[in-house]
Amino acid sequence: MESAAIHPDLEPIAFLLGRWEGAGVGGYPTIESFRFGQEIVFEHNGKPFLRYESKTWLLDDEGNMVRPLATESGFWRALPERQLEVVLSHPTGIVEIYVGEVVFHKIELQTDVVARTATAKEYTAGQRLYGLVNGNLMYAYDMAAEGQALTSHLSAELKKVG
Ligand code: HEM
Repeated sequence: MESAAIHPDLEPIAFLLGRWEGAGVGGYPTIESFRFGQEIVFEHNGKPFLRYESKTWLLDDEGNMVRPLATESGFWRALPERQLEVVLSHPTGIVEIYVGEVVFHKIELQTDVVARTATAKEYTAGQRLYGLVNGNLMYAYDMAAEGQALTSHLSAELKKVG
């Protein structure tokens, strides 16, 4: 459905459209740090939202894929005036709603609501900063979880591959 015309409200985040691949580093005060690979796909069908899916995998020191890590999917809803609402679901029993805005090629999101199942880890808030830098998609993700205040969990850089 990529052939549909882009909804005008989507224009500020149209640069996200397509397939991105890259790598990043992760960590948290409560866990060992790690390197990961990632693939992100953003699609649209003419309506004012992007369909979003991310897959990640653990990388060893040589850059080989070891095993799958986190995956997440959802919708990036574009509103007038460059405002965004993002709904994401995680197989770890967490769903989150972000609100934020686009400033040129920079997107800032923070959680408005988080809900989790009885067995999910204690996660209470997230903050994401995405930016287009030299044609690459870079982001940083901070979270509040397991008794920690908002602290860095991930950062990555992805190249457009489709
Ligand atoms: C690129 C995406 C991500 C990757 C590669 C990733 C990777 C990891 C890894 C390897 C761990 C440590 C082992 C484990 O508990 O499985 C971890 C822990 C954790 N992650 Fe992530 N993660 C990602 C995204 C997220 C997101 C979006 C959330 C929240 C919605 C999240 C919340 C957590 C929590 C709560 C822990 C547990 C920390 C602890 O046990 O003290 N992660 N993550």
